[in-house]
Amino acid sequence: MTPVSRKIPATVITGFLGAGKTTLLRHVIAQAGGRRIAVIVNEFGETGVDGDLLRGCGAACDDDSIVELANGCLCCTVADDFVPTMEALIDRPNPPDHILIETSGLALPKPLLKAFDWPGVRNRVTVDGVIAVIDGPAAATGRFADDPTAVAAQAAEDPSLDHDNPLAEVFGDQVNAADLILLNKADLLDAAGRAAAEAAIRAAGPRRPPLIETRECRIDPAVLLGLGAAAEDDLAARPSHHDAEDGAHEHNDFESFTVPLPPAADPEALAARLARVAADYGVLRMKGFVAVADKPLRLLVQGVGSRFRHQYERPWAPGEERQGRLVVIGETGLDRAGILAALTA
Ligand SMILES: Nc1nc2c(ncn2[C@@H]2O[C@H](COP(=O)(O)OP(=O)(O)OP(=O)(O)O)[C@@H](O)[C@H]2O)c(=O)[nH]1
Repeated sequence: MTPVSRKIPATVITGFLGAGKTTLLRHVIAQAGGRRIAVIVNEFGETGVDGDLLRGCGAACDDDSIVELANGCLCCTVADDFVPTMEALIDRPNPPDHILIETSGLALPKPLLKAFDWPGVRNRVTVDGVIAVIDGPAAATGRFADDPTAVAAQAAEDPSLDHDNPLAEVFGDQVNAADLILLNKADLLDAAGRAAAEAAIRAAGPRRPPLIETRECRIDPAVLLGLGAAAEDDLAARPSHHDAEDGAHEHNDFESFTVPLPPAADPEALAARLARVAADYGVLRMKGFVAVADKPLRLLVQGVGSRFRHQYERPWAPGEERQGRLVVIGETGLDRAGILAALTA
């Protein structure tokens, strides 16, 4: 058997929608310190945004080393997408020194960790660590918490259901798979918020990984890479809500769609309008690119709940259609027609 030290280390980056996973990847790639890094990035929506954001953010990672697996959660496409992608990366004549895997915000990490036990992967790659990025203010305000009364009522009605809040289940699985937690968006937390976020994380399950507070996921990559966790050998210590069903699960609690956006006249007004739509319709996440009047640059627009940011990102490429697109993600039952009308009005 190949000794563990010869295996290529892979770091799995998990965390709920909009917590800061891509922000972390960009930071790590930019500070790679000579390592050749490959990235596998997975998104829930059919329009990939993260791959675009990662390209060109560091010499450590040329464009061929960024593989996007869009439209589906890695945890459900392990055999068809993930394993072949890993094999292709490690079979390269010049394989990467380290592989970073960003799961979609809705992915459950455990089925993915199990894939590292597959023949063809097991002897050549090891899970160096699982990093859970947590949106501090979302955790602090109870976004991921179960309502105990509702859970009790639901359990009385159907004992096979154990959650009234699908966000709580995803959050719990992500925290309980982690070797390290980044409590991110610390700039938006005061002391009470910090304590509430920590309490929510600790209430999510039995696992107690170390927790580090971050802003914009700025952390020395030396802290993240080289944990040597070998998570694939340690799955029993990473409980999932789906252990009883042998990992089987659905994502039908969540849905996403893409909205074509007309050019905007004013980025501030656009962001304010999107924030109103997100609040009115209970949208969890919006992200995409928009053309602004006569500007040569694409505007990146990002919303987590109704908190929005926007920035010019890169010039529209020659011949590229200046068509804006926004991915919208929420719990199943979104009023698509209403959202579409409000966004394109
Ligand atoms: N205020 C604040 N915003 C942050 C911080 N870190 C990231 N963000 C913003 O949060 C938004 C989401 O960040 P991403 O890095 O795209 O989050 P993600 O987890 O990759 O999102 P998904 O892939 O859609 O699940 C972006 O607008 C970021 O600029 C932080 O520390 N503070």
